[in-house]
Parts: sequence; structure tokens; C-alpha cells
Amino acid sequence: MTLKLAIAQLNFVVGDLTGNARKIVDAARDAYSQGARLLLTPELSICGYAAEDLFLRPAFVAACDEAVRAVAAELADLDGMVVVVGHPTGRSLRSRSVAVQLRHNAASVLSEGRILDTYAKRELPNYQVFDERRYFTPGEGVCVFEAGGVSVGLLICEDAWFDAPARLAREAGAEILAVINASPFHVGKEGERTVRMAERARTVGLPLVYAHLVGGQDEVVFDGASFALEADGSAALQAESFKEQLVFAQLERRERGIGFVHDEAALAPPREAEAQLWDALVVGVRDYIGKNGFPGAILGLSGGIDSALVLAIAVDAIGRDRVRAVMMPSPYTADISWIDAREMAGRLGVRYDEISIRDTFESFRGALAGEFEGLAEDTTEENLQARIRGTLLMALSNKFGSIVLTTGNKSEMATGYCTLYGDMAGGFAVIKDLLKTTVFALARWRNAHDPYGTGAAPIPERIITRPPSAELRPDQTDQDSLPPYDILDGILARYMEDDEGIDEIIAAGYERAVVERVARLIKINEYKRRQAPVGIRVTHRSFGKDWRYPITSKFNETAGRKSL
Ligand SMILES: Nc1ncnc2c1ncn2[C@@H]1O[C@H](COP(=O)(O)OP(=O)(O)OC[C@H]2O[C@@H]([n+]3cccc(C(=O)O)c3)[C@H](O)[C@@H]2O)[C@@H](O)[C@H]1O
Ligand SMILES: Nc1ncnc2c1ncn2[C@@H]1O[C@H](COP(=O)(O)OP(=O)(O)OP(=O)(O)O)[C@@H](O)[C@H]1O
Ligand SMILES: NC(=O)CC[C@H](N)C(=O)O
Repeated sequence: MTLKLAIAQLNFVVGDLTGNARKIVDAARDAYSQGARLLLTPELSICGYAAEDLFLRPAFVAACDEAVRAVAAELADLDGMVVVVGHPTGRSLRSRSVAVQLRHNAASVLSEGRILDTYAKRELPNYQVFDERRYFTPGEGVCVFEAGGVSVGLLICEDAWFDAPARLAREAGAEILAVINASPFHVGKEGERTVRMAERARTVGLPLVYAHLVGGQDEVVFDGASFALEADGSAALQAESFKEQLVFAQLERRERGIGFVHDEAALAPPREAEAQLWDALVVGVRDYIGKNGFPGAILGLSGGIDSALVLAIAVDAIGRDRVRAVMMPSPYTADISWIDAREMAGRLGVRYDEISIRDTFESFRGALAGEFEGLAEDTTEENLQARIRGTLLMALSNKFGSIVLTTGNKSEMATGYCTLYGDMAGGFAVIKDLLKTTVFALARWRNAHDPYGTGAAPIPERIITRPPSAELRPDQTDQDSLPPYDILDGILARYMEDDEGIDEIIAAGYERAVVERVARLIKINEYKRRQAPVGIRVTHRSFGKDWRYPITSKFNETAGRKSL
């Protein structure tokens, strides 16, 4: 038997240096008392991932350095214990026009009160939601340290997606690769990670341990699910996803190299995609509300599927006592909307109120009657209703402190089928990265499962089966304005999520006119998305940090080449 190591799969809070340092110290003591002599904490554990432009503040980086020294000092009495802590380090030389970065995304190796080594991440991701080159300079060194008689090669997240850093560590004597990570969740990400890490273990011929973060940070969610692989890429340890825990692995020395002591119980079984997705949404909501200190959440419950799904997620996230639903009927609200909204609120046991918008709507129309004389009703009147609801919800938020959860889905955010300062008014957009077809699938999944014990089948069946409607004019359905959702979502997945060209999508079997219309809607609604609340990213391309299109743009993909 040789080294027992531990992974601090914990939920750190961006900027809470003292709280994060305390968590690391507590985890190190706990791990040590259970026989571990190495504790791996996730990437940038001292400051949380990602601190974004806080990295540009010298005071922030200095405070992180100070916190690392404090952790080292606090753990001075743990003989033979090694703790790896992720943190930014360095400085920036500023002038008015350029910022020369001398700052690294680093990790320090602490033992017996000292900082033994500091490693600087070599591969800095700068795609999707990552902006690491904005903040950091790539490192050029290698870090191999000793813990419990084992030579450990340290890598930071993206480093391990490439061959060179791992090879350099092996050449420097590493017997095992320790990778500390902050790898945002999206559906399918866990599989991508294990494939890449297994490839790395095999190509360098070393076992690999992957220490990962858990928790939500603004739009991204980290799923934990730390793991360890043998040198042949086979699984030796698989921690549960979306749970804070201290995870242990025991290494043993073999005839050739080292490997993990096999323990069947250390392999958490795989989970279905919907269960992971549900957890991501729940953790995203819980951490946004919790880390930002809201007493509760409030939402408009319409009897439609979007608000129904958001209500179910919110209750699983923060409990029925902290969630409030408000039905705000208008002259166009169908009876079944009232009935289903009441029924759903009753099933989940949340506070439910009804505030009619009929009189307010009439009063607004009265105020505008002179201005609008002789003009036909159009979306103006539809939007007025959405805005009255948004105003009422924001008033409740102001008075009671609860955050307003918005309910727009990705299909709506893509096409602009939502009202600025209306149903878009609020603080956190829970399902903004779920296509409408996924909304339906997830509602069905939640009705068949009760993962948080808040009640089975919370969503009345009719909410799922009735045709979606904004109920902003008589007999309106979404399909009056948008292509059928299966077609719309198929196009959106290709065009928006996978960057396929319009001609490619048409070649895949979609009608040209529909594809071009959808592409146009996406383009002309960029301004709305820029004003939309932040929301949880659960796909590899969300309308957030990894969608950066200009609002003002004359580019038309299908216009053909024009002579100058
Ligand atoms: N490039 C630009 N940059 C900045 N602002 C720009 C802009 N272009 C328009 N605008 C502004 O935006 C306004 C138009 O946007 P907005 O007022 O939101 O309204 P608009 O997009 O015209 O209409 C909203 C649509 O969403 C539908 N809806 C609403 C509510 C809920 C649902 C649902 O089913 O969930 C659907 C509704 O039926 C209607 O078809 C313009 O009047 C202008 O003031
Ligand atoms: N009568 C209503 N009472 C309370 N909130 C409403 C009402 N109508 C709309 N809203 C709010 O505005 C949002 C957008 O309305 P909309 O009706 O388009 O969505 P939905 O009912 O959730 O789902 P669907 O798009 O399937 O109808 C709702 O999700 C809800 O939060
Ligand atoms: N923090 C990072 O370096 C993350 C990049 C990496 N490819 C991931 O998402 O897993």
C-alpha cells in the first residue's frame, strides 16, 4: 500500500477567499484524519471559478496569494500532508492602451507550513465560456512533487486536454497525473471528459486523478463527478455528480508503476442525461439564489409548460416554503390555465396568489387611446399585458426581496418570441438554454421521477399536452408565429448550437424558407438577448458568454457575393 489521496469535490464561492480557504483547511484536516496524505482541490479553488475581471485587480490577486499563505500556515501541524490549492498569482503592468499580463492561473503545493512549488497552467482555454487569455499568461514550467512516497505530476484542467504537459510531467519523473479542474457542465460533457482523460492516461502511460469542482456560478454549473483512471484508461474511481464530498482513492505500488486499489463501491453508477440535466438546473438555481442572498423566488405561473417547469425546478432547488407563484389572468386567459395553475401550485404546496391584470390593462389602453386612435390592435397590446405582469412581479420582488425567475426557453430567446421588460423582466432565466422540445421532455421526465422528494408528478398532464400559447390575444397559439417546435428546434440546434451553414441545414432536409426565416429571427433579436437576464448554461452553446454576435450587422449568409 502507498499513498491515500483525497479530492475536495467542493462548492467554492467566487471572491469568498476566507470562506474558500476555511473549506480547504477543514477538508485537509478531515482527509488527514482519515489517512490521506494528499488533498487535491479544484482549479482556482481559493477564489472560485471564474472570477472574470476580478483577476485584473491587483488587490484581488494579492489577497489570493495571502489566502494561500494562510492555508499553508494553518496546516503546518499536519506532518507529511500535501495540499494542492488553485489560485491566481502574479501581476499586470498597466498602461493606458495595453495590459501586459504577468499573471498565471496557478496551483501551489503546500506542505508543513511551506509552499513547496507553484505551477502555472500551460494551456489556457479561450473558447466557449472561457476567456483565460484575457487574464493569464501561459506557464512554461513543469511541477512534479512528492506525496506519501509517490511522484505526482500536477496539471490544471485544459493542460490535460493536450499531450505535451502530461508528457513533460512524466519525463520529469511523475508516476501519476493529478489534474485539478473547473470544467463547466453541459449535457454530454462528462462523457467527453472521460474519453479525453482516458486518452491522456493511455498516451503517457500513467494513472490519472481528476479533481473537480461542484456548484453554480452565474451562468455556468460545475458537476463534480471527479474520477480516477488507471494507466490503461479504465475507471478506478467515479464520484457522484452534483454533490459536495471528500472523495478518497488508495494507490498501490505494483511491479511496474503504481495503480489504484480496486474498490467496486467507489464507482458511482452512470446516470441518465435527464437526471443530470435536472440536477444542473436545480444546482444552478440554488446557488444563484443562495450565493446572492435572496430569501426566495417568485414567478408568474400561467398554466403553460414553461412556467410550470421553472416552478418545479425552483421547488426542488430551494424548497416549497421559499417559492411563490402568481397567476395574473387577463381577458384572454383560458379557464383551463387557471385550473391547471392552481392545481400545480397545490400539488407542490407553494404559496399561490391571483392578481388580475384586467383593470390595469384597460387603464393602460385608456391612457394610450388618444395616441392609438384609428390604429388596429397588434403586438403592442400583447406586450402591454406581458409588461404589466413584469411590473407586478418586480413590485413583489422589491417589496419582499425574492428574485423574479423568468421562464423563457431557448427557442423563444432565439426567435425573440418574448417581450422586453415584460416576460423578460426578472433576475434569473432558469430555462433559457432549453429548447422547447427539451422543455417538454424534461417536464415528462420530472413527472415520472421525484429526485428531491418534493412530490411526484407535479405538472398536471394537460399543461404538457395542450398547444403552447402566450394567451395575449384570443385563441392565440405559438404556432401562429413560429414554425412547429420540432422543426424550429432542429434548425436551432444545427444553426445556433453547431454553427452549421444555412445551405447545410437545407441539405439535411429542412425547407429553405423556414431555415432562412429562423436565421433571420435569430439575427434580428440579438438586442433582446443582450438585455435578457443571465441563465443556466446546459448545452455546449448557450445564449450567454459563448454566443457573441454583433447586434448591428448587415451580414446575410444567403445573399450571395455582390460585386463591389
Ligand atoms: N436593434 C434593436 N436594438 C434595440 N432595441 C430594439 C431593436 N429593435 C427593436 N428594438 C426595440 O424592441 C421593441 C420590440 O421588442 P418587444 O417590445 O419585446 O416586442 P416584439 O418583439 O415586437 O413582440 C414580442 C413578441 O413576443 C411574443 N410573446 C410575448 C410574450 C410572451 C411570449 C411567449 O409565448 O412566451 C411571446 C408576442 O406575442 C410578440 O409576438 C421595439 O419596439 C423597439 O423598441
Ligand atoms: N396569466 C398569467 N399569469 C401569470 N404569469 C403569466 C401569465 N401569462 C404569462 N405569464 C408569465 O409570462 C411567461 C410567458 O408567457 P407564456 O404564456 O408565453 O409562457 P408559458 O405559459 O410559461 O408557456 P407557453 O409558452 O407554453 O405558453 C409565463 O411563463 C409566465 O411566467
Ligand atoms: N478550466 C479549463 O481549463 C476548462 C477547459 C476544459 N477543456 C473543460 O471544459 O473541461
